[in-house]
Amino acid sequence: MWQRAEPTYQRILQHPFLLGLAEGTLPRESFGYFVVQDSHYLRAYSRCLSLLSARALPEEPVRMFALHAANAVDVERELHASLLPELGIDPADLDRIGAGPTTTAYTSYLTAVCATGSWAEGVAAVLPCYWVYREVGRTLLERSSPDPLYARWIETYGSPEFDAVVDQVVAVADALEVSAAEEARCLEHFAVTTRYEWMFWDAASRRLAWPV
Ligand SMILES: Cc1ncc(CO)c(N)n1
Repeated sequence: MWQRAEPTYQRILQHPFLLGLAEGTLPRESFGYFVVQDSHYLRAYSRCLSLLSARALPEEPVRMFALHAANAVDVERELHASLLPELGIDPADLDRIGAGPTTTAYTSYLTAVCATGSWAEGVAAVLPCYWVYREVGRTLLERSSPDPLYARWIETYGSPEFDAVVDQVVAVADALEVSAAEEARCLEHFAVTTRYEWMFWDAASRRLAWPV
């Protein structure tokens, strides 16, 4: 899976949003757009993880995805409750601002696969959310950022705690037993959501709005 996503991942690391985050040159307005959109994203993401929890059979993935769903809600509350005011954004304005086009597309795709795909397909679709952020966190942590606000964000995803969380999900993905046809669908979902991760940063870079 990772091999197939590698070219997209390289493009992610070279994206001006992440280069600017590490250099401290990213405009605060772009980061603010990202944090607002990520709030909307995490709301949908936690519900996707709850779906995967409910649809799992063995105890361990039921427990793991339920925990991760709760964690995503906590991250949304904590990270964003502290970051948003520092970016001059009132958390009460989140609903008024709403989810942008890329956020809507990405979360709709995730929700559709987690609700109507096979369980393995759902796991494959959410995996890049974990994996890409871990790799980005790790890579950016090597340099961190001269901007303390950006450095704080980098630390969240470069942390050993997040690393351990991602290892658990990769282990679940490795243990999946699927037919060749289902595996092809899993690979496709993984490629699509990795691409959406690139698009999510790109949308923030350009502060993408609905065209009409
Ligand atoms: C868009 C996006 N993908 C992945 C993560 C990691 O949970 C996040 N916070 N936001």
